[in-house]
Amino acid sequence: MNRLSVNVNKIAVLRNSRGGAEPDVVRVAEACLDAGAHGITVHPRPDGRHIRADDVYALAALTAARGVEFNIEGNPFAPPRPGYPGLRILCEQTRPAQVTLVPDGDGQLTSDHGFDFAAELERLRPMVAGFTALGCRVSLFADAACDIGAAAATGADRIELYTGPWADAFAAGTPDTVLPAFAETARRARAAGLGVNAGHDLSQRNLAAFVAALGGVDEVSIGHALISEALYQGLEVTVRRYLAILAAAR
Ligand SMILES: CC(=O)[C@@H](O)[C@H](O)COP(=O)(O)O
Ligand SMILES: NCC(=O)COP(=O)(O)O
Repeated sequence: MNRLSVNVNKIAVLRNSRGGAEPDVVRVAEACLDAGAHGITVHPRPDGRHIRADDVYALAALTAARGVEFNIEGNPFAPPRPGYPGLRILCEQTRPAQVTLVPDGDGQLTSDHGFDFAAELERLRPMVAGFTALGCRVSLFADAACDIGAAAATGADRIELYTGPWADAFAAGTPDTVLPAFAETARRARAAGLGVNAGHDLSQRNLAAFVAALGGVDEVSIGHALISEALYQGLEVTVRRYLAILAAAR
């Protein structure tokens, strides 16, 4: 419970800004794992703005060698294009422990909503089955107000609660406007046999209250805030602080 998967997208953003090899996403991932992180997450975007296919292959090799989980996120319906083979092919090539399906579009700055499970059920069901057949645990990006019955009917193993609205409410000093809905959705998900992950804009400030209100989660994936905080605190110290928060929120 309460496992930490570090999203290293932001390291690739910095690297790509100069076109060279630094900072090295594999070296950063190694440092996170050395500090105790339970896994590594990437969300390669079809436009190649940060993580690229070669990063996915290198991180798959690293996580396999270290015996930790690799989580690849993405839109399973986004077509391949030069430099991006598509989520399905990436998973066939690397067999991550977990694939997280996210309904994001090219024009989005970042992920900002979960699936409409009832509307997407017939499209998702065979997609989920295909990833399951590859040996991947399948998690689906979900809003707090999602239809858990339809989510479970897709055959997925977990949902990942989209925590952007939680981060916004926490920052605004109005956490109670959204927290009960997240907690209730997590409760219903577990009752339906789904595991519960969480991610997006989680930070050292807002993480503990969220996890405690849900009675724990299976995994959080954290990138933007963790990498930002690491600029002040150092990467290994930052990862350890997240692990301490998660351990205390058990
Ligand atoms: C699904 C999710 O919330 C994260 O993967 C987030 O979208 C990170 O992606 P970016 O780093 O591209 O913003
Ligand atoms: N699934 C969420 C994730 O991987 C990281 O999101 P963020 O912390 O970069 O917002």
